[in-house]
Amino acid sequence: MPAIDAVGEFETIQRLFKPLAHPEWARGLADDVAALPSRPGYDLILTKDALVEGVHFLPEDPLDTLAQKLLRVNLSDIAAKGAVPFGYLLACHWSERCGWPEREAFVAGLRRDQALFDIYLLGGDTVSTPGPLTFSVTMLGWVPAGRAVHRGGAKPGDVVFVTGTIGDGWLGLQACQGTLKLEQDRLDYLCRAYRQPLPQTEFADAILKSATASADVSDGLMADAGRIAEASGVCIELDLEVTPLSAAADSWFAGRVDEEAALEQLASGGDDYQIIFTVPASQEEAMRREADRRHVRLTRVGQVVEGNGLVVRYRGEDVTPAKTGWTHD
Ligand SMILES: Nc1ncnc2c1ncn2[C@@H]1O[C@H](COP(=O)(O)OP(=O)(O)OP(=O)(O)O)[C@@H](O)[C@H]1O
Ligand SMILES: Cc1ncc(C[n+]2csc(CCOP(=O)(O)O)c2C)c(N)n1
Ligand SMILES: [Mg+2]
Ligand SMILES: [Mg+2]
Ligand SMILES: [Mg+2]
Repeated sequence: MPAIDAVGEFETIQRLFKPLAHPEWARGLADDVAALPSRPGYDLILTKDALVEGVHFLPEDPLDTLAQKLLRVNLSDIAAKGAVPFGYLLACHWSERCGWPEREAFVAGLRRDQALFDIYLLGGDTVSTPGPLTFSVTMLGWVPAGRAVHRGGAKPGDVVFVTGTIGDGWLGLQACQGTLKLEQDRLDYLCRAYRQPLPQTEFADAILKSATASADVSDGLMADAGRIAEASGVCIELDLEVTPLSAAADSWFAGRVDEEAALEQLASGGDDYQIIFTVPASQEEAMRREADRRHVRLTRVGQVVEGNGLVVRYRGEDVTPAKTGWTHD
């Protein structure tokens, strides 16, 4: 039996990860692969996102909420397709600072979100690195065959909706860094939004029912709207002044002199993990009722017209944002 604080690859897999594994498909995390039975009538949806220390999270971020964020950024992509998640593959690149307590904390976060979102660990990889702490997850989900909602289906005449609020993740990073001056409860809310964003998994069936195109908002509201426009071969007009803000974001916004610049920052900051989607105008009211029923905030942020790319407006005037979203250069 290895010492309780041994941090080798096999101790980590067998003692920490095995209790999280799917009872059949993960093969006890003791095989070369996982093996899933196919599900007749459904398509398998797969997505992968990584988190890198210093790029996606702060060195001082707790490991348990980091594990939750790792699952949630991937759950968000699955929800945006109208799919239901069931399991994931996990790669951990542990840096030198990650001993047994850090790994246990990470696993506690995974366990919490596995229960919350009804998903299982299917397999993965465990390595050490002299570089920054890095994780990646491949999330798997099911969607009725042929029904996944892609980025490319928006049509002129559709309306553009976004769930939840925009800008909390971007402000939350600053709140966690201690560079934002707001009341403490506002700072706490924003920091939580950055560390534990809540993906809209319970809205996936509404997306599946009525959306013509959909994507999650990870890079920025404007950038992700632009990707739907590009994939659909249409123009999306976004009205910046209706960007939905939380009470905390609103109190930050109230202190800004240049409102347009502030909205551009919120709508390009990213880390929102909301869903931006399009529906035919005839479905607008039905979609609002679906959202009300689920207690999901829904905001009409624009419309789809003939043309190409993104047009951003502020109080009816076209504007040219300095940037539309996050990019890895
Ligand atoms: N290294 C890669 N190899 C293969 N496909 C990739 C690679 N990187 C990205 N992709 C693919 O490119 C497409 C866009 O990826 P992107 O990461 O921008 O989407 P996203 O996950 O929705 O956004 P975000 O990363 O901001 O959350 C996806 O189909 C993704 O699978
Ligand atoms: C420390 C720190 N600095 C900056 C950011 C902002 N950020 C980084 S990547 C990204 C887009 C989504 O990632 P990806 O496109 O890789 O999926 C955003 C908004 C952060 N989260 N943490
Ligand atoms: Mg990605
Ligand atoms: Mg993503
Ligand atoms: Mg996405």
